[in-house]
Amino acid sequence: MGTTPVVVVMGVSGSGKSTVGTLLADRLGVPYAEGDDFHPPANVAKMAAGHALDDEDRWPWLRSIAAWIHDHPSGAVVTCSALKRGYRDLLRGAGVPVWFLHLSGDPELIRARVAARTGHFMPPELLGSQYAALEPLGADEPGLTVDVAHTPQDIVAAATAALTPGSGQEGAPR
Ligand SMILES: Nc1ncnc2c1ncn2[C@@H]1O[C@H](COP(=O)(O)OP(=O)(O)OP(=O)(O)O)[C@@H](O)[C@H]1O
Ligand SMILES: O=C(O)[C@H](O)[C@@H](O)[C@H](O)[C@H](O)CO
Repeated sequence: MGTTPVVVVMGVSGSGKSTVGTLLADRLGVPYAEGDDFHPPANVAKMAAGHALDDEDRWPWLRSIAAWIHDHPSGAVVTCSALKRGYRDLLRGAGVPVWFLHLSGDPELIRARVAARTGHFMPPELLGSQYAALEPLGADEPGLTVDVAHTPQDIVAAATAALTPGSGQEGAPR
C-alpha cells in the first residue's frame, strides 16, 4: 500500500478539476483519470440536453469511479464532481485512502470560465443545479478546499504541500 492517497479533485462543473487534476497527477507522478469518462452516454446526453443528473444517474457512475480508486492503492488522481457528502462516502468506501481537493470559488467567476470554454458538453445553465447539490467538505473529511481564483500552479502547490507527510493535512480528517 502506497503512502500517497487517491486524490479526488472535486467541485462544480467548470471549477477546474481537469486542469488542476492533470497538473497534480504529473507533479505527484501518479496515474490520472477523468471522472467524466466514467459517465454512461445517457448521462452525458442528459446534461448536454440541459438536464441535471440526479442521484439515480450518479450512483452507477460513482461506483465505477470507486472501482478505479480501489485498483490504485499506491496513489492516483481522479476528477469527480463529488458534490454531495454521500457521494464522497461511497468513494471513501473503496478500501483505499482517499483525499479530497475541493476547487471552490465565486459562482460568477466559474460561470465566466464555463461560458468561455468551447467543445465541452456541459451547458453553463446547469451550474445553478451544481451549486444546489454541492455540500462542502466536512471537518471530518480528509482534504483541502482551495479558491479557484488562484492559478492552477498555485493550487497544485498548495495541494502538494498539504499532502506532504507531517503537514497535518495529508490524508487524516482535519
Ligand atoms: N485556476 C484557474 N484559473 C484560471 N482558469 C482556470 C483555472 N482552472 C481552470 N481554468 C479554466 O476554466 C475552464 C474550466 O476548467 P476545467 O475544464 O478544468 O473544469 P472542470 O471542473 O474539469 O469542468 P467539468 O467538470 O465541466 O469537466 C477551462 O477553460 C480552464 O482552462
Ligand atoms: O455530478 C454531476 O452533475 C456531473 O459529474 C457534472 O459535474 C459533470 O459530469 C462534470 O462536471 C462535467 O461538466
